[in-house]
Amino acid sequence: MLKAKTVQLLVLAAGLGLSALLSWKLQHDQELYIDARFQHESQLQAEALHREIQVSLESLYSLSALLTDKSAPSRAEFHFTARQVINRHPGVQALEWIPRVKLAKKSDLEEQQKQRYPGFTFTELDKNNNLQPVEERPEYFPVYFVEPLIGNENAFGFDLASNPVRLSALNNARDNASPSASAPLSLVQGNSQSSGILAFLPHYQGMPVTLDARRENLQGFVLGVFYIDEIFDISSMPSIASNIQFRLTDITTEPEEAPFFISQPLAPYTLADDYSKTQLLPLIWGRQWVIESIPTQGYIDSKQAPYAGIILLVGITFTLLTNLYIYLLSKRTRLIEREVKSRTAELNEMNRKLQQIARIDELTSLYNRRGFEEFYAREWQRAVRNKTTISVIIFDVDHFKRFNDKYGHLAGDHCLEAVASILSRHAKRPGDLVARLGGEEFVVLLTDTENPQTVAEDCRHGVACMKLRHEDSPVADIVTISAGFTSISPEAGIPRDLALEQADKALYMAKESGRNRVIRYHNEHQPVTRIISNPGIQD
Ligand SMILES: Nc1nc2c(ncn2[C@@H]2O[C@H](COP(=O)(O)OP(=O)(O)OP(=O)(O)O)[C@@H](O)[C@H]2O)c(=O)[nH]1
Repeated sequence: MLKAKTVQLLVLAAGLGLSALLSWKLQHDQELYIDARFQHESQLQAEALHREIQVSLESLYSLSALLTDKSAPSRAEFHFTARQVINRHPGVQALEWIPRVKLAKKSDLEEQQKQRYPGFTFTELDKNNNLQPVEERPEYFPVYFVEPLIGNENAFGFDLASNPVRLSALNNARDNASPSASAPLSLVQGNSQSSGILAFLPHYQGMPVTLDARRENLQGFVLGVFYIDEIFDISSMPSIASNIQFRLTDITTEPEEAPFFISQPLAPYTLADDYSKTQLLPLIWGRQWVIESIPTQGYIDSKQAPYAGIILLVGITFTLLTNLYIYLLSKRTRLIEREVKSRTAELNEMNRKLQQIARIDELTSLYNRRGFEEFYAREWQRAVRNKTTISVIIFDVDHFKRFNDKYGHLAGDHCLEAVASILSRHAKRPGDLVARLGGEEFVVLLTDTENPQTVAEDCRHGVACMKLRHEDSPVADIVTISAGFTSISPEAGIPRDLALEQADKALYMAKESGRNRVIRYHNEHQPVTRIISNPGIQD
């Protein structure tokens, strides 16, 4: 049987272990769910952003339709169409016409614009990022028409060939005869903190197919200007963008480029960087962008359900309560066991006393017949083993019925107590036993005794010396006793009752021959018993 403490420990270990395991599993599943949900939402936002960029860039095609079969759009045509396009595409910051201007034509074109916009000139940025008139070079790509002009004044007349990033995008578009976007850059419009991108659609005279022909026949570009933050805002889904930070990086040329755009979730926020995800956007007019999404801690917390903690708490509480219950149960069991033990001990003690009482004569406190027989049986066996002698003396109060009749039953009891006391006084060696066989009959058992007749005679004499009056006795006017005894060396096979029978026979002879005497049993073949004492009437 397992001990209660071991059971408690096992229950504690199993309960806490299971609770922790269940709680961990719930937490783990929940994290997987949050991760999947976050990935899904990040992807939705990335797709929406890409769609918006595409739509915005596609707007350039509407404008380029003006240029079919023309070397350049008229101002009125350009502004009318561009305004309509911008109205439909709020993500477009500006639409521009960028003609290719050879040095020889520069002054003419500047002059034409000056008639409408005095002070117009082709410009470029100096080292301090201040606009200044362009230096002389073989050809220019100035912003010649811009819609809307308001807000884009700085760009008006700006020569895109003066800047390597813009020039690279221009050349790329020209050589590939395909739409091309610039790397994210800081716009000369300068009215936003955000980076912008320029998207170019090349326009040729005719349809040149070779590289040389494209370079030769290039007329100019339709240019779209876009602010990333505005496009992002238009595409953003509030529930997502307010909880997730998005970072855009252009890795077309440098894989480790720093982000050019970082969205701002609703403040205040802390980012849960562990959940960060990165995905490639499809190519955007020749540019390869990467979008990284990082959730805020608030986003993670809002998706966290407290089940894992609750399960752990409930598990621990349940385990502790179960343990407490087992403890109380085992304590109660121990109490009951202790109680049972103590009751059993009491019962055993009572039993022992009862058994003792069953062997004791109530009147004289001597052993009764049962007590005597048990003692006698043990002593008989001992004498057989040790080859020693065993002597039995049986006493009987003479004419006791008459005593009772004369002096009453109570006096009879006192008489018996007195006789018992006399017998006990004379048979007091450790192996001796005095018992009351019943009525007025007593027995004395002596082990390994040389002279039982002396003890018998002393007893008889002692009773006579009490001089207890017995006026109705024919033997004497005092109480007297008769005794018969025998001594035997028991051997295996001899019946145990033999000594008692012999002593009884001797007693019978003592009575027959006048009472108040001690007679020894002689032997089987000589039934005549030997008179040991015959003291006469008075001792
Ligand atoms: N007072 C008293 N009397 C008892 C007790 N036990 C037995 N007796 C009485 O003892 C008497 C014994 O009588 P009997 O068996 O005739 O023996 P007896 O009168 O002594 O005659 P003998 O043995 O021949 O001398 C009976 O009257 C019993 O009632 C006892 O415990 N107390």
